Amino acid sequence: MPERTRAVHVAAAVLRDVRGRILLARRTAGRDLAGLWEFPGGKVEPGETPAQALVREIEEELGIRVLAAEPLIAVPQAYPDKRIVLDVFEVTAWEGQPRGRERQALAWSPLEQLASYPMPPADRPVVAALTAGDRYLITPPDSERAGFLSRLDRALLAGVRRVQLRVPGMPVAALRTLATDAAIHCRARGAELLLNGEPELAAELGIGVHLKASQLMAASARPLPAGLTVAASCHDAAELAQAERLGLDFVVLGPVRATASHPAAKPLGWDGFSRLRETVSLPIYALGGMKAADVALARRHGAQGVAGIGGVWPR
Ligand SMILES: Nc1nc2c([nH]c(=O)n2[C@H]2C[C@H](O)[C@@H](COP(=O)(O)OP(=O)(O)OP(=O)(O)O)O2)c(=O)[nH]1
Ligand SMILES: [Mg+2]
Repeated sequence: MPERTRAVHVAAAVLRDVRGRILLARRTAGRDLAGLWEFPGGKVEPGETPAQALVREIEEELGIRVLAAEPLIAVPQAYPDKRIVLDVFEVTAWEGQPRGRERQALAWSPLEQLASYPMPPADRPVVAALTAGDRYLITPPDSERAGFLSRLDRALLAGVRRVQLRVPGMPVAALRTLATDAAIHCRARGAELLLNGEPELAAELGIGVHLKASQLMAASARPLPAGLTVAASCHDAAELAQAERLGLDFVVLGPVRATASHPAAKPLGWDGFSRLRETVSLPIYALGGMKAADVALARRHGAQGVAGIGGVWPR
């Protein structure tokens, strides 16, 4: 494999006004990615930490003083001419009134309109981190129906916003009943339900579908109309590329760690995860030996969060 060039580290800020709107800046003409909207920020200089670069860049570009910030997500992204890590911080306190000091246009976007601004590829996972769930729950294969729904409620109360119903071998009539019940519970908590491997049943029920890798590779288009979520399981660059080509909403990628359920699969490790992450701009959940407590670690490698069967469910 050719040696990879060093990634340019970029620090960028999520700034919210009192109405919860987020500040975007438009990249000026004559630079790379000109005309696209971005989170204000810029390159980390030698000898600086990303947090120091954030304070300097935000002062230079917006004339405000960052007083406190927390890491949100760091997205490794390969562009045709370079590799970057877009290291995004939530600014929780600042002084001053933002203005475009470099003649760049500014816009305050409500959260639900963020995705409609044309942005560079590295920003899609950032927008997803701001707007969608950090845990993707996959149901255990042996879920007992009654116990399952109350466990699902506990997970939803714990803040889970995405659930994949996966019950291998369940007859379609029983699956239809279970999926209907689960969809009602999810909807009541503002969460979304995806059905593993059954696009026709998902379409009939008006819920999302989660494609197996083999289904993803066999597909020539999104199997559900726009408005219904389509996700897939990926293990390598070819599957990720296919998911991006088909315009999927998000994917899971793994195994990041070795798991008892798939002992033969070679773990990617976080380094392997990051290297694959940078080849596409899809939101990606890390899978394989993940616990809910791994969300922050996953986000440091550009993941939307963690997916899992065992460790991700609340006890
Ligand atoms: N600030 C920022 N940069 C982004 C985002 N998304 C994204 O791909 N980038 C890319 C664009 C650039 O290639 C790189 C940031 O470099 P930059 O050109 O803004 O750097 P800078 O502010 O230090 O300014 P300069 O080098 O042009 O003087 O990261 C984003 O949301 N915010
Ligand atoms: Mg900049």
